[in-house]
Formats: sequence, C-alpha cells, structure tokens
Amino acid sequence: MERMELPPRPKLFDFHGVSMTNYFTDNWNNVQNFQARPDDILIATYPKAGTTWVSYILDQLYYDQSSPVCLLDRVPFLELHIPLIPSGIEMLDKLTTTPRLIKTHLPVQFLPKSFWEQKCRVVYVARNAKDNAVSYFHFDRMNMAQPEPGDWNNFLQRFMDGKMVFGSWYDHVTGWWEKKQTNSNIHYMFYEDMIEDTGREMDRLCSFLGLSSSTEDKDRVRERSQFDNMKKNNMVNYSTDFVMDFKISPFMRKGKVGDWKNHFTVAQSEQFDDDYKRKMKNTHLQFRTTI
Ligand SMILES: Nc1ncnc2c1ncn2[C@@H]1O[C@H](COP(=O)(O)OS(=O)(=O)O)[C@@H](OP(=O)(O)O)[C@H]1O
Repeated sequence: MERMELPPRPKLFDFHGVSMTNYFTDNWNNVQNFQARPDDILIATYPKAGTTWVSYILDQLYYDQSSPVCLLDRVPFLELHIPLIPSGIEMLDKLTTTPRLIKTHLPVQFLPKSFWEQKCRVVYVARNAKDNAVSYFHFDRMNMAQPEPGDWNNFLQRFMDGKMVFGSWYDHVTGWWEKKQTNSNIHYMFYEDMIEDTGREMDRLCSFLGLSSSTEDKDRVRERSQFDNMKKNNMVNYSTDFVMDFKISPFMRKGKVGDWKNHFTVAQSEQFDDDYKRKMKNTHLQFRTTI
C-alpha cells in the first residue's frame, strides 16, 4: 500500500500538567463532551500495557466476529484525532453495536465525565514499568505519529520524568488504582497475570462483565488471542495502519514479561529501581517484572 503523507512527528507539550501531543488534544471539546451510554465498556490503559489484547478478547467475547473488520473500527480510540483518518469520536458515532467497546489512554482525571455519570464499566490494564517502557520505546521508533524516541538511554530518562505521550506511567497506573478503590465499576487487571494464565483472567473479566460465555467459546477466544495468532491476524496486528513502519519494528513485537532484561543495563536498572521506590512509595499497587 502506498504510504500517505503525514506531517512531521508531533512534539510533546504540557497539557493541564500531562505531556501530550496534538493528535490527542485537538478534539478536546468533543472528547470531553462525549455522551457515554450506561452499557458502554471502556478499556483504559497506559500505552503499551496490553490494550489491543484485551480489546480483542472483549470484542470476541461479545461479538465472536469472524468478519474482516479492523479492531480499531470495532473498538474506537476515543481521543484519537489524526489527519487523514476519521477521529475516534466520528468512529464512535458510526458504531451500531451494543455495548460499545471504547479504547482510551487518558489518565483518570481527563476521562469525560459522562462515563462516571452513566456508571460505565471500565477495564483498566496495567503492565510493569520496565516492560512498558521497552514496548513504548519500540512503538515510538516505528510510529510516525509519535514523537521521536531518541536513543534508549534518553528515552528511559524521559519515561522516568513522565515526559511521554499520556504523561507519567507512575501517575497513570496509581491514578486509576486509587479511583478503583472507591468505584466498583472499575476492573483493574495486569498484563503479567494475562501472560501467566489467560483463561483465569478471562474468567475474571466475564464475571466482572456478567458474561456467561461457554467453556468452548472461551477456549476459542483464548486460542485466537494468543500472541502468535494475533500477530498473523491482519485485522488486529495494525499491519494496515499507515503511520506505522513495520520494517522498523512490528506492533506485535514480543509479547513477553521480562524483555526489559534485554534492554536495561545493570546501572540503568538500579537507577530505575531507586527512582521507582521513591515515586511509588505511597501506593500499595504492586507489579511483577518477572513471572
Ligand atoms: N496476545 C498477546 N499476548 C501477549 N502480548 C500481546 C498480545 N497482543 C499484544 N501484545 C503486546 O502488547 C503490547 C502492545 O500494547 P498495546 O496494545 O497496549 O499498545 S497500544 O497502546 O494500543 O498501542 C506489545 O508488547 P511488546 O511486544 O512488549 O512490545 C504487544 O506485543
């Protein structure tokens, strides 16, 4: 497919205290005024935490689709507003399925208020900071709609400083975690748990959503959503996305826990861990960096 012309890579800027790019703030009023419906299901994540995996599982559990429709069309990305393609809001307006499955990377304080008013259910997926940072680095290398990542060392420092699109990982995961403590409509799950036992995590998801899928259905969904199967599936692997250059790195890259060990030097890991302890000292939220 011929590559469409994109403007140069966007720049990060401070947006109400969170680093963002214009691709996620240009449609701000429409996003903030978005009218959620009570049965909408929101999949909220920090980028690269397992959004696509959980979106695909939910799409299959609800719709068992075998029709060739891209996941991004089936699970629109609320705040996305990139030239040449329909915005997330436009795609949501066209969506005819119920419940609507909606993707967002917004930190908790930016979520449009109608989601809270309508008491929508939210599935939040979190991933350990080290693997999340590595995945984000490779994503920014290959995605021309993201800021230049620079080299790994600089990128890691920026990650620790929270100078990433959608802001600080630390604030994102703890912000949603705190919200979950007083809101039973939020199901908080971990990428590492999904890798360890996808079936168990799918059962927990079904129970949260009140879905009574049969064992056969769940087995089929689990099989289709395995990394190697999703990597081959052009409807979910982003191979048709014009802003991504798979020659640099594929979207479905490794799908592992612990790949950070192939990227962090011992010194980087120690510095990261010290900084992590300081930043996370006021939360009970715990992550696993190996399983
Ligand atoms: N089925 C399955 N199993 C295991 N891992 C999976 C799966 N699907 C996606 N992935 C991995 O998730 C990472 C992409 O995260 P997101 O989908 O959140 O990215 S995005 O924010 O929507 O761009 C990215 O992680 P890395 O491989 O570490 O880069 C994907 O490979």
